[in-house]
Amino acid sequence: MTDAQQPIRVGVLGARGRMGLEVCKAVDAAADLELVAMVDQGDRLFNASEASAQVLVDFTTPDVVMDNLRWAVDQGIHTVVGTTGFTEQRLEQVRGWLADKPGVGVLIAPNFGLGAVLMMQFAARAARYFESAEIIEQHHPRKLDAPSGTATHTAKLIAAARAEAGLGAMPDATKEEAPGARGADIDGVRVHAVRAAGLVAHQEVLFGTTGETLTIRHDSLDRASFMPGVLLGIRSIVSRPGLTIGLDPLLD
Ligand SMILES: NC(=O)C1=CN([C@@H]2O[C@H](COP(=O)(O)OP(=O)(O)OC[C@H]3O[C@@H](n4cnc5c(N)ncnc54)[C@H](OP(=O)(O)O)[C@@H]3O)[C@@H](O)[C@H]2O)C=CC1
Ligand SMILES: O=C(O)C1=N[C@H](C(=O)O)C[C@H](O)C1
Repeated sequence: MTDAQQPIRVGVLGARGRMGLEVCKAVDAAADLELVAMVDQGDRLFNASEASAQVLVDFTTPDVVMDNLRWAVDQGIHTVVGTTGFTEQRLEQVRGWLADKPGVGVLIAPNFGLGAVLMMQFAARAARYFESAEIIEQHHPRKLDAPSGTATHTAKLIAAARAEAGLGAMPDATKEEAPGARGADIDGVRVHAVRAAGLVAHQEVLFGTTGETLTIRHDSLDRASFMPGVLLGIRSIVSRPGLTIGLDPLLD
């Protein structure tokens, strides 16, 4: 524990949501963490500072996350963010806020599942060896955004690896007969979003070259899969000022 064996005081934003509920349970069950604030739509953010939270965990929506984050940085509260919607422009804005608050840490991770982090690393490693790469993400139908943050991040990793290897555009002679048939184009990588009851969070990255394909697949079958990563983020961010993107730098 930090601070001479005092538990880290944690507030959860989006506390009544699917992820927020799971995070509250996980924080409550951890001996070195104390759940001091649960904030959801309509509650006052101010409650979190009254409860003197040291770390806020945000699983809300892309529409509100920037306001929450701005407020937390201004208050000097470290933040672990799982909410999606982080464009390069948004990340740049967060870096700007943090420049004025040198002691404050923010972790923004597109996916807290350890298997998903590895899936993205493996995809980035494979990308240079294959002519073609496409991403198929599959989620529960109550998900608000598409493509998923994980798929967007994976596409950007693949695009960067391809560019570094000097690969050009992927072979594709297809003319779309219906809009969207070939998925979204994220930095030249096609991303297909499936929404179906019964799913939680799944992704396949399909690579192809002469006479062979490689499929890398990850499945989150339960939201408990994200909790080891979230707890690692909370414990790490108190001594990690500045902006950290993804769990990768926290894993040995
Ligand atoms: N990084 C990762 O590993 C993961 C990321 N996610 C992402 O996390 C986000 C949340 O997902 P999920 O839990 O499924 O979504 P939910 O819709 O179940 O939860 C979001 C919660 O935030 C609440 N909320 C809305 N506005 C505010 C606000 N201003 N302050 C506080 N709470 C607010 C919502 O209330 P109301 O319903 O009343 O609007 C809702 O209870 C999404 O962006 C999702 O993609 C999800 C899983 C893993
Ligand atoms: O909304 C979800 O459920 C998830 N969102 C994140 C994303 O958009 O990548 C992470 C995971 O896929 C679950």
